[in-house]
Amino acid sequence: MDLRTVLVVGTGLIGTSAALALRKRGVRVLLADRDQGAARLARELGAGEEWEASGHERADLAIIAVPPAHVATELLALQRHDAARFYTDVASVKAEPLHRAAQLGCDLATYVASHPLAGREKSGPGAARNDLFLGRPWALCPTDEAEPEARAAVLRLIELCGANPVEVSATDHDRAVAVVSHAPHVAASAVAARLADATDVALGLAGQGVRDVTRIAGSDPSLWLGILSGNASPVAEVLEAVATDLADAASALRALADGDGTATSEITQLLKRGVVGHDRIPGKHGGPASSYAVVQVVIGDRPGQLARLFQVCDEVGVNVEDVRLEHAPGLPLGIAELFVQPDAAATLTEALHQRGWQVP
Ligand SMILES: NC(=O)C1=CN([C@@H]2O[C@H](COP(=O)(O)OP(=O)(O)OC[C@H]3O[C@@H](n4cnc5c(N)ncnc54)[C@H](O)[C@@H]3O)[C@@H](O)[C@H]2O)C=CC1
Ligand SMILES: O=C(O)C(=O)Cc1ccc(O)cc1
Repeated sequence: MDLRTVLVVGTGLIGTSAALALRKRGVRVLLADRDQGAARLARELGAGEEWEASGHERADLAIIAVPPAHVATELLALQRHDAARFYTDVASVKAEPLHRAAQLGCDLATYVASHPLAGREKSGPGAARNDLFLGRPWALCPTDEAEPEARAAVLRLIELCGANPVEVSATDHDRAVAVVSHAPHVAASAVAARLADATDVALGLAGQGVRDVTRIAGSDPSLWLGILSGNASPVAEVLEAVATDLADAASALRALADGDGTATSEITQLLKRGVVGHDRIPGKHGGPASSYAVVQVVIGDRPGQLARLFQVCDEVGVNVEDVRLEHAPGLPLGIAELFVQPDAAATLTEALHQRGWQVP
């Protein structure tokens, strides 16, 4: 299925990221947003041209990238306008918008709902990236009514964005993302909320762990209220299980503090179950989780340090699979953690030593 022209409705983080990825692959992209400033900024970022300026040209595919509660009404309006041959959306919940679309009388033959499992804690076109979806799962939920060509159009979109298609029913999708995305988001918010009145001493001691666990808590609350409301029961079910684990851990720690040494086994069990769950998360390209070796390097807080570090990796032919920066508050240096294949760690460490880098 050839996608020559794609209309993106909702030029925020996800819509503009898809538009940028499509532009990179030579697809003509038309942009629309009820906030004209968002559509203009997306155009200025090179994501395409404004739909209005094109005289509302008909597209091969329209991507509806608006908050979940607006997906069905937007689909209906676009279909009434005959805006595109086929339609998809990218909302984080699938069953409710689909149900609403059916209720409103949308044409379900030309519509295949979808959801890229990639995002950021920032909103708006300014946060968009053309590589946001690379190697990420992208769910699609064709109904029995959907035309095969509509499904093919969405598969082509996913391919052009460099993502991996995962076909799943809307209900199974919602149950799955409750576990891997929506409940983790609420848990991150609950942990981050403890920091709202934490002392300056506590915040000054914050390391990478708390940043990792709370990163997504920085997301737009109104978007997330919409996501959680649209998937309320499955998310509540996961949160109830998490709450039980947390309550059990707290009582075990109370017992421990009161001198009951046997309580350690309950805590150990939870920590061990956590390791099992963590190890089951697939790696960055959707394959099995790989255990990279970590090379730690001390870097000065000066311009160009990271570029020089990557240049050494390039010189010795070591691929950096991931990178993490650990800042030391108040100090003019930090630690860069380079994640590399285990058999490349010694070569890189040696090369860095030779060039005068401090590798602890
Ligand atoms: N933020 C994330 O990390 C992810 C979000 N999603 C889903 O993508 C969709 C968009 O989210 P973001 O791009 O993050 O939000 P965003 O806030 O960055 O962008 C949403 C855009 O939609 C526009 N909009 C809202 N209602 C509209 C309407 N009725 N017609 C036209 N434009 C409208 C807003 O003006 C805004 O520019 C949501 O359904 C969300 O669930 C999916 C994957 C990841
Ligand atoms: O920021 C991240 O790492 C995310 O995973 C964001 C995200 C948010 C909402 C989604 O529906 C999918 C992904």
